[in-house]
Amino acid sequence: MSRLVVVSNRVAVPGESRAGGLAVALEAALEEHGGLWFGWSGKTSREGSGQLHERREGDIRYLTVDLSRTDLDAYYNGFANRTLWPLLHFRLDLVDYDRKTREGYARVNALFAEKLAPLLKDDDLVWIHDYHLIPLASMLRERGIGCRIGFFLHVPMPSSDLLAAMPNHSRLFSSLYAYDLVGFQTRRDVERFQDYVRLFGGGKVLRDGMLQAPGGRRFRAAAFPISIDTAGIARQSAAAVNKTGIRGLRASLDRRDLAIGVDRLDYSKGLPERFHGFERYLDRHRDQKGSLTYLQIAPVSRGDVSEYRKLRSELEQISGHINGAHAQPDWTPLRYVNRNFAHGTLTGFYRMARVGLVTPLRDGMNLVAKEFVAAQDPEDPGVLVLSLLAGAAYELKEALLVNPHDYDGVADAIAIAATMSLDKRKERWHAMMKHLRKHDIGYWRRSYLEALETA
Ligand SMILES: O=P(O)(O)OC[C@H]1O[C@H](O[C@H]2O[C@H](CO)[C@@H](O)[C@H](O)[C@H]2O)[C@H](O)[C@@H](O)[C@@H]1O
Ligand SMILES: O=c1ccn([C@@H]2O[C@H](COP(=O)(O)OP(=O)(O)O)[C@@H](O)[C@H]2O)c(=O)[nH]1
Repeated sequence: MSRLVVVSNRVAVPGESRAGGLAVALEAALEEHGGLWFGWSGKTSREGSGQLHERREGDIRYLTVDLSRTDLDAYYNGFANRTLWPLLHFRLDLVDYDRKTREGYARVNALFAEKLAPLLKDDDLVWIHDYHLIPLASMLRERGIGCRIGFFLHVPMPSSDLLAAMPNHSRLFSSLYAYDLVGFQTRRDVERFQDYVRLFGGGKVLRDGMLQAPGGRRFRAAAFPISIDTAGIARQSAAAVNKTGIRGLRASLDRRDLAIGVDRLDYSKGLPERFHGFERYLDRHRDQKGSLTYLQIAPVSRGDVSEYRKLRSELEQISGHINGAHAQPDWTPLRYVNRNFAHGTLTGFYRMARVGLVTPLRDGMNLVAKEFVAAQDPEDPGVLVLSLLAGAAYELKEALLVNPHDYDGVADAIAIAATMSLDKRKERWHAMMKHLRKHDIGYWRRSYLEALETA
C-alpha cells in the first residue's frame, strides 16, 4: 500500500485539533496507510515564513509550517478568503481582487512545494485539499515530482462565467490540470468544472470523467460527497443526553420545542436570511408563537476579514430587533451565541432539537446537516429544514427543502417541521439515515483514494 501524504491549510495536530468530519476522515486514512499530514501550523512568526514543526503519533507524522503575518494576510485573509471564497460561493459582488494578495497566495503555495518536494517518494499518494492550495500540484511537478497527486475541493465550483470573470483566471484554474484526480462534492460541481475546461480553459471533456488539458495531459474529475462518522455520531449523541450542558439547555427550554442552527459566522451560511425567515415564521404562524425557541450557534470565523466583521454586527442588529419585537417576559424567541462548542456537546443539542435549520446561500456540502440527522433519537426524530443550495441537498432529499431567499417558504417549513406527526418524522429520518449509514466518512475516503490509486 502506498504511503499517504495529506496536505491542507489546517492540520488537526493531536491535542490541538478542532473537532470536525475532515479531521476524523483524514486521521483514519493516515492510520490505515501510514503517512504524513502537512500544512500551516496555525501560527504566525516574526522570523518570517518557513519554520517547520514536527510531531509523530504512531505511524502518522505531522509537519506544519509557520507563516509570517504578511504572508498569512495575503494568502489566507487575502486571496483565499477575500477573492476565492466569495468567487467560489457565487458572490462576485464580494470578490476583492488584488495582485499583491495573489502574489502572496502563490508565494505560500511555492513555500509549501519547496518544503514538501524533498520529502516525497515516487510511490506516494498525495492528497491536497481545498481552494487555499489549488496551484500546489503544478508547483510540485515543476520540482520534478511525478507521483500521483489528487485534489479535493470542499467548496462549490461555480458557473464557468463567474470563474472567467476573475482576472487571469486561467493561470490559476488551469493549474488544476497538474493533478491526476480532481474531486468535487457533487455531480453539479463536476459539470460546472467541465464547462469551464471546455469553454474557457482550452481543454476537452472526454468520456468517463476524463478531461484533457491543452498540452494533451489527461486527468479525471469526479464527485465524492464528503460525509460524517454516522455510527459514531449516533452513539455520541445518545450518550450526551445526561451531560450537564445538555441537561442545562433542556431545563432552560421550559418544555418548549427547540430549533437549532450551527454555522461558522460566514455570509455563505445565509444567517441574516435565516433570521428573517424565523421572524416571518413568528409573524405568519401566530398560533405557534411561544412554542418554539431558536438557538443559533455561530462561532466567529475569519475575524480578520472585513466582510465577516460586518456580518457580525448585522446579525447582532437583526437578532436584537427580533427579540425586541417578539420576546415575552418569560420567553426569548432567538438565542444567538457566538461560541464554539465541542462536537460531543453539539450532538446532544442536535438530538434535543425538533427542528434543524441549515439554510446556506451556497455550501460545498454542509456537514452540520448530516450530523443533525445522525444525532436524532430514532424514537422521536427531529426534522431537518435544508437549503436547496447546499451540497447536502443532493443526498438528503427527505429533508424539508427550501430556497433560503424565500422567507415565507422558510417560515412555512419551520411551522411544518415543528408540527409534523411522529410517523412522518420517522419515515423521513429513516430514509436519510439509510443513506448516511452507507455513505459515511469511511465511504468517502475509500472511494476517493481508490480512484486516486487507479488514476
Ligand atoms: O479553516 P477555516 O477558514 O476556519 O474554515 C473552516 C473550513 O471551512 C470550509 O469548509 C468546507 O468543507 C466542509 C467539509 O468538506 C464542507 O462541508 C463545507 O460545505 C465547506 O464550506 C473550508 O472549505 C475548509 O477548508 C475550512 O477548513
Ligand atoms: O461550535 C461549533 C460549530 C461547528 N462545529 C463543527 O464544524 C463543522 C462545520 O462543518 P460544515 O461542513 O457544516 O461547514 P464549514 O464550517 O466547514 O463550512 C461541523 O463538523 C460542526 O459540527 C463544531 O465542532 N463546533
